Amino acid sequence: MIKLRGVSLVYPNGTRALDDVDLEIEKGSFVFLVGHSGTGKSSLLKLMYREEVPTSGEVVVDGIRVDTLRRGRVPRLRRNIGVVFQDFKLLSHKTVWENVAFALQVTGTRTRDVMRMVPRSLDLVGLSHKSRMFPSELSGGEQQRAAIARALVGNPKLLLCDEPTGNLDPSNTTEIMELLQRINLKGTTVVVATHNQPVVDRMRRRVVRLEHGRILHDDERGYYFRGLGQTAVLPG
Ligand SMILES: Nc1ncnc2c1ncn2[C@@H]1O[C@H](COP(=O)(O)OP(=O)(O)OP(=O)(O)O)[C@@H](O)[C@H]1O
Repeated sequence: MIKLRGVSLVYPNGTRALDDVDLEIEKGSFVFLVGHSGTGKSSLLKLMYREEVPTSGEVVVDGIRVDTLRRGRVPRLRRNIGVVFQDFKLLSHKTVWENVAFALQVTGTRTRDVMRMVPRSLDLVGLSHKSRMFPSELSGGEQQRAAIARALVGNPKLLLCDEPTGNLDPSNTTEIMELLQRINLKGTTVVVATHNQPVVDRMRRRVVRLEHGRILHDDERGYYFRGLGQTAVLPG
């Protein structure tokens, strides 16, 4: 699904965010990207949805060479990728329904299809009963569920989540992670950048740890800190 080969990213101010990264993510998998702040997790995700272009190396997503993709082709790439952020990024003047529908409308989806797809996505995240509300009328967990519904409404093959539980309390965090697991079980590839050690340790999925823009470890059923897993035995 995703293949990065020899990828480096140096920002215009000279910051080397990624340094010769090789990474493969299989279709249908669930992967955590972990590491200290500023270690390159968001930059890695941005390369996947072509928000940034690598300084060197190759980025392939679902068979598409993303690093050399012409600007005009980017919308087509993004149709296959849903992105979820820490701060939800919902439009405050639109209702939940309108926020989710908007993601389809900007890609020129026919109204008939919008009417069919939006309810299905809201149902998946359990938010059908709040579809007429505005973001300010929702809890943080509900806002993130609305953002996930928006990310998924076009049936993307890949869901990229950048610190999706960073603004949530522990119970909403658990709910959102369970939702991401369910989405993954339906076949969507899910990549989650996070600092949330308890979540990573509980879930025991693939863990890719970045440090100073390089991959330090990559474990199939990993812990946040390799070999420790001390929070796995804690309750909650
Ligand atoms: N647009 C930018 N211009 C210059 N430097 C940047 C830019 N975006 C990120 N950086 C730098 O690149 C490095 C990697 O940043 P990145 O946001 O990818 O890290 P991160 O691991 O996602 O951090 P966090 O966990 O705090 O979100 C950091 O040193 C950061 O300051």
